[in-house]
Amino acid sequence: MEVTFKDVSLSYDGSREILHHLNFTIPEGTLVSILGPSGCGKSTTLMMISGLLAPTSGQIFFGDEDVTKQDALQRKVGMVFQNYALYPHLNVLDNIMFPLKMAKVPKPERKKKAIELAKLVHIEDQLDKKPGSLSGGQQQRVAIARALAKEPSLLLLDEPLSNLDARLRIEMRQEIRRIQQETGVTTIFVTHDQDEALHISDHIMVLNSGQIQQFSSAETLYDNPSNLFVAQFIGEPVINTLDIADFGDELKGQIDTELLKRTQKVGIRPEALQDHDTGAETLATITTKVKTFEKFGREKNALLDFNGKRLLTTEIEAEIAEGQELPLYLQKSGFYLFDQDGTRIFGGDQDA
Ligand SMILES: Nc1ncnc2c1ncn2[C@@H]1O[C@H](COP(=O)(O)OP(=O)(O)OP(=O)(O)O)[C@@H](O)[C@H]1O
Repeated sequence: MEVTFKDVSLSYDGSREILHHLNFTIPEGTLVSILGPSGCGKSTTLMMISGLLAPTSGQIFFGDEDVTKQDALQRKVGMVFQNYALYPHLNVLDNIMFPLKMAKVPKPERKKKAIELAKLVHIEDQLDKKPGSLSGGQQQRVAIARALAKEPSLLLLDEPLSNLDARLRIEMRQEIRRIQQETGVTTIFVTHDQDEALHISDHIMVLNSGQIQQFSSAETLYDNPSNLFVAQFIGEPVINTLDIADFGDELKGQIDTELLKRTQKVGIRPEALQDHDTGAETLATITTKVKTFEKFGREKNALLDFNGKRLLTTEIEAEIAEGQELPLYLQKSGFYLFDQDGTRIFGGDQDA
């Protein structure tokens, strides 16, 4: 089901607005993550999609239908929460069948459907067990199967992986992707973990302070961040951020003078700082001094001093020693300028 927000705002108490004029469309059959720091309004947005919370103003559409005034039941959404919310006294099969029982689906039919779903989420060998004797990942599988039982219009997941350990999180995020692709159900996933969002989503909505910063694919967020917030929020290690005043004449002649005048902040991805000429477009060479150099496994992180500011690069090929001077090639790809509002004015696809 396609979901559209038209100018949706929300205030819990009538005075402080939490979400401001949200406008977006989630295309049918896609997996979309809502990503942002704690308190930015992710869960509130999801609750408005579900119908558990009504917007203060604006309209919500499922396809062409205005569902603003419909509750969660009418909207037929399936929800999975971080604490799974399984019924502890019911076994796995009964948990999955429960919504069908409530909907008065005849027993043989609901059993057949529940077994199909148990197979879909790979929990069919645990049907007689109670939730308490399952692992976190298994409980999450049951919760997803239960949410899918009534063939929901949407599957909504609120931080579903945050109670799992690191390895299980990776396994389960792949599973959520697989299940979404097998069922084709439009799925909306709330997370504060960029890694999770970047790996499973078709599109990512980046929220901050109740406003959409950017809504696009993971690749576009990384290569064409629309503003400084997105550039700093997406990417690991974090993008280097300098003031334009930290530069001397290095950028002069390379970038339009008018643009440089409007620039407040400069963003440089760690991989845009190379210690040799890679043949890719270079904007400038800059002189830095090595502060620390760490190598572990495939990772190489050099922390450098540039005009008294700190820069991180992951691209050192040569043997380097702490304290030495290091000239670096500043590549155009991964280099951005932002104006005083934080809007990107140079770098990436200029017209993105
Ligand atoms: N029931 C409520 N009544 C009043 N204010 C609320 C309520 N629920 C959330 N808020 C406030 O609304 C803002 C957004 O909260 P929300 O839970 O949507 O953020 P979030 O991005 O999901 O955060 P987190 O990642 O920490 O869960 C926060 O300032 C929060 O304190």
